[in-house]
Amino acid sequence: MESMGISAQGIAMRFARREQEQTVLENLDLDITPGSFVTLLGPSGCGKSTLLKILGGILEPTRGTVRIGGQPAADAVKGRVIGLVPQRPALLPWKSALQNASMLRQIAAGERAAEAAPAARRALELVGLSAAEDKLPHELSGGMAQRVSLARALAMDPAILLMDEPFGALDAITRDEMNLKLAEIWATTGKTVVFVTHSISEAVFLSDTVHVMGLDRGRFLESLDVALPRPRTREVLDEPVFTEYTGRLRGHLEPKATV
Ligand SMILES: Nc1ncnc2c1ncn2[C@@H]1O[C@H](COP(=O)(O)OP(=O)(O)OP(=O)(O)O)[C@@H](O)[C@H]1O
Repeated sequence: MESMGISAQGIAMRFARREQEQTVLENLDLDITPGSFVTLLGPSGCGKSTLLKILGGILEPTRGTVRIGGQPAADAVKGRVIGLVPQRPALLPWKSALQNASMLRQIAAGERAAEAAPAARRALELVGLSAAEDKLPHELSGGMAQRVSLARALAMDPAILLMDEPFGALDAITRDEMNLKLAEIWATTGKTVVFVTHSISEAVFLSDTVHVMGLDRGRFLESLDVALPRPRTREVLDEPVFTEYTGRLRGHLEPKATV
């Protein structure tokens, strides 16, 4: 599916909490260019997941409008233009990698296993797991399980991938490998990606734009365009300009020293 952009205007989100209302997001505007890689970075509880779900039309905001590929978010959701990769892979333990990667096509698109298999195989190939298609989830490492989860979303060929801190539970080395793989998949497929993370270096490595959200109703503290050349390789992590970007973002996120 051709990549699509997202345009969000005047987004506010309030949740009822006991007797009180909690305003999580207030008056946010965001434009995401088709085919770009955009990250929402911020401390725990600042509203990243909430905003991600709103941008994907999965959650309706209290106020504001979201248009996906020029159409109202609800229509885009019906048209299956959104793929979601959650924090935990949530694979069915009794199904193989291939069957798990086929799941959404079977459930959402009503395809039979044999019909769904070719797209699922292509997706497994994209994530580099062709050799593991018969393995069950307990035979997969954490990184492999997360790749199956990504393949399950890719098998639907969505225009937009929403990724909610998908590598947060992985060890640092696997996480770096997953970032390289994701950058490669993004470059190959041209999909629009909206990615949530707590990791400053992950955000800089992957993104065209990093939106730093603060705890004050999700307010954007900075929207930073990352002008590092692509394709980005491991070597980029050691470049001074990479450290400049991470330092700049860290300045927004670390608690200010009190004098
Ligand atoms: N369905 C809900 N009902 C009530 N409050 C909610 C709901 N979803 C989120 N919240 C609240 O909204 C705030 C933001 O949550 P959200 O999960 O969007 O933050 P986050 O930045 O993604 O956090 P984390 O990095 O820890 O995942 C939190 O205070 C949370 O308790």
